[in-house]
Amino acid sequence: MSETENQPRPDTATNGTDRTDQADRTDRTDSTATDTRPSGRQTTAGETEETVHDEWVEYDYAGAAKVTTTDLNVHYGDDRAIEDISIEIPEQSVTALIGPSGCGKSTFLRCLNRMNDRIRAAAIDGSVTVDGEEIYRDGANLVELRKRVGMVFQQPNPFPKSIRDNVVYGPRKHGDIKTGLLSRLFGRDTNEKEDEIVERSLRQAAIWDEVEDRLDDNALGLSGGQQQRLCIARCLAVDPEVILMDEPASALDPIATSKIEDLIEDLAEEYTVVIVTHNMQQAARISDQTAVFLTGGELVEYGDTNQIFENPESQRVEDYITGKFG
Ligand SMILES: Nc1ncnc2c1ncn2[C@@H]1O[C@H](COP(=O)(O)OP(=O)(O)OP(=O)(O)O)[C@@H](O)[C@H]1O
Repeated sequence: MSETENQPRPDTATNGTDRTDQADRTDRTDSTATDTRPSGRQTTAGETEETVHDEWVEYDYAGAAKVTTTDLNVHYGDDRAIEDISIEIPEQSVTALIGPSGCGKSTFLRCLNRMNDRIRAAAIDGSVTVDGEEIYRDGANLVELRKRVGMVFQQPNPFPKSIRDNVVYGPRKHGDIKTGLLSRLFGRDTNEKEDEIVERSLRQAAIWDEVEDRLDDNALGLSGGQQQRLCIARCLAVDPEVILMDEPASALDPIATSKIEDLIEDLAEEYTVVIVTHNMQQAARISDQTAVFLTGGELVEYGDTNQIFENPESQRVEDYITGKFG
């Protein structure tokens, strides 16, 4: 399936409103515009009360929304994986996506930097904006998008190259570091810039002290936890704004997991982090807000993490959190 075929259908994506209008966050006073607040209450004219989800609570967060999804649906062939997801993800915070296996968490996460475009069977319908800019617009630059919205996967996946080469892979690819022969031979600035990116990224990923004297060693010689922090450094090296993490600690031991959790909390001071986790304690420990998905790809509740874990609005969420199902 081509990228164009994966584009959301403009006619259904925005309930008939123009995408550009919808992306304009200043347009809230227009009574005909779709209300994309995390409350999930769709105020488009003509919608009946029955269609309003009665389990949502108003979620007032500090700061601005970095990522907004509106009526986001994904099908794999005939099967729906996520259903009408409309939320706002605040900047410089950690948002946890939790829910039982197969409820669509990873699918939702992958929509945020169009990774689902790579899956032939995936059909995406709806809107995702980053800083108000529609990422599913025609002609969107996917390389640039994935630089802005980076991703860290469940299994650490360093390249079989040196630690240094792993970190500078992205900046070289994006042209932030010149790679021509002359630049490499005579480019003092280039070398300095490369060193600077390597040190900054590895420090930000809390692994510099462990690798500073072996930057030219193969990354595959690192422990699993170190490899994952290296992958986070690789993601940070291209200056992302949003970092998507799909169960980044599930393959790690408790000590490595704890380092990743500390790191995620630190990263949220500068970046917008969205993390899928099966570990509810982890979600409760590190996230500012939590989205609870349940079977069928339905987002049942979204709000402040303390409120979700201590006093959920939805009985189904309470049952899930207290282990009655899932
Ligand atoms: N590439 C794919 N092709 C077809 N169906 C898929 C694909 N990826 C996911 N699905 C289906 O979409 C649904 C949601 O899957 P997804 O992986 O997003 O859920 P999840 O909540 O992240 O699950 P888990 O917690 O087990 O990782 C599931 O029914 C799954 O089988």
